Amino acid sequence: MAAVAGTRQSQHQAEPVIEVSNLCNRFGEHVVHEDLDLNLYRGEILGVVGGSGTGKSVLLRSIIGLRKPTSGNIRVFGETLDALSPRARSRMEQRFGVLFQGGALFTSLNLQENIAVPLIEHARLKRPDAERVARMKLALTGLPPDAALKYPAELSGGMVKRASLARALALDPEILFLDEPTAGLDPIGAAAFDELIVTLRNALGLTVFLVTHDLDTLYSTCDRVAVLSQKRVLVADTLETVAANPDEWIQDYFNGPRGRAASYAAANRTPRQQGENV
Ligand SMILES: Nc1ncnc2c1ncn2[C@@H]1O[C@H](COP(=O)(O)OP(=O)(O)OP(=O)(O)O)[C@@H](O)[C@H]1O
Repeated sequence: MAAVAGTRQSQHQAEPVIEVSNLCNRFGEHVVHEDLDLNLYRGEILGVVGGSGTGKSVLLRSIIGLRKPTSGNIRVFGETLDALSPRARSRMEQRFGVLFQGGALFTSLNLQENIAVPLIEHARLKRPDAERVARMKLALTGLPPDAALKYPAELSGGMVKRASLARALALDPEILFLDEPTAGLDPIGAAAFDELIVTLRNALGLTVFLVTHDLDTLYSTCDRVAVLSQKRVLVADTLETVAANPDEWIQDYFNGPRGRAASYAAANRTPRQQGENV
């Protein structure tokens, strides 16, 4: 398997930035999570996978405070969001950058205006300063300077993803949450986006929580993978260890034809494709 770029810290030395324990989420009679435990360690890219409806998005929304869990504990940087004052909670939320499925850009604003919104609202920058920072964030995600004045409808799917990522990075977050970031991209666009995530993690020291169905993304970006199944995290470990787990879903997913192809492609990546400095 190809090495993921950057340093891979041992879980035991690394500091958990998110600790989820005994998490339960229920919608009426429908139990989505029951006694779910998961840690996210500083500097890692954790891939979160599982069959459709296993609760990956609900888990992400619970961690960032968009959904109040039925029960259980979630600590982020050692704090429980619900226990914080509104001001402290708002400061905490600024340490998260979130890229939702679909991107969620404002269609009536151009890209630099879109990215300036959180800078004006939360960092209290004046508009010209906010738009200057916005242009830097767009450049960071690989968009050309002329993209700043374009509207979302004028962009390709890959450019929309990059612009949405630029907005997620607007406030210099420490943890980046990505919900299926390569969904809808062609394979070349998806591979370029994967490389961008690893590059940004290495350059900015981000910690990344990545929900995905994309096996190529898992193999090319993730330090660890957490599998959601049977209402909990069945296993959270390196890809090699996870892929060797005898669970039926895991075997079908990682060792079926697509899993084998992704593993083979990862093993045969060039150093540049692995994100190493060449
Ligand atoms: N607001 C809600 N009300 C009722 N049920 C919900 C709500 N949000 C999520 N669910 C249910 O929770 C379950 C998990 O949903 P979730 O979107 O987290 O799944 P997922 O693993 O992200 O799926 P996919 O891979 O298809 O995106 C689903 O059965 C969904 O219908």
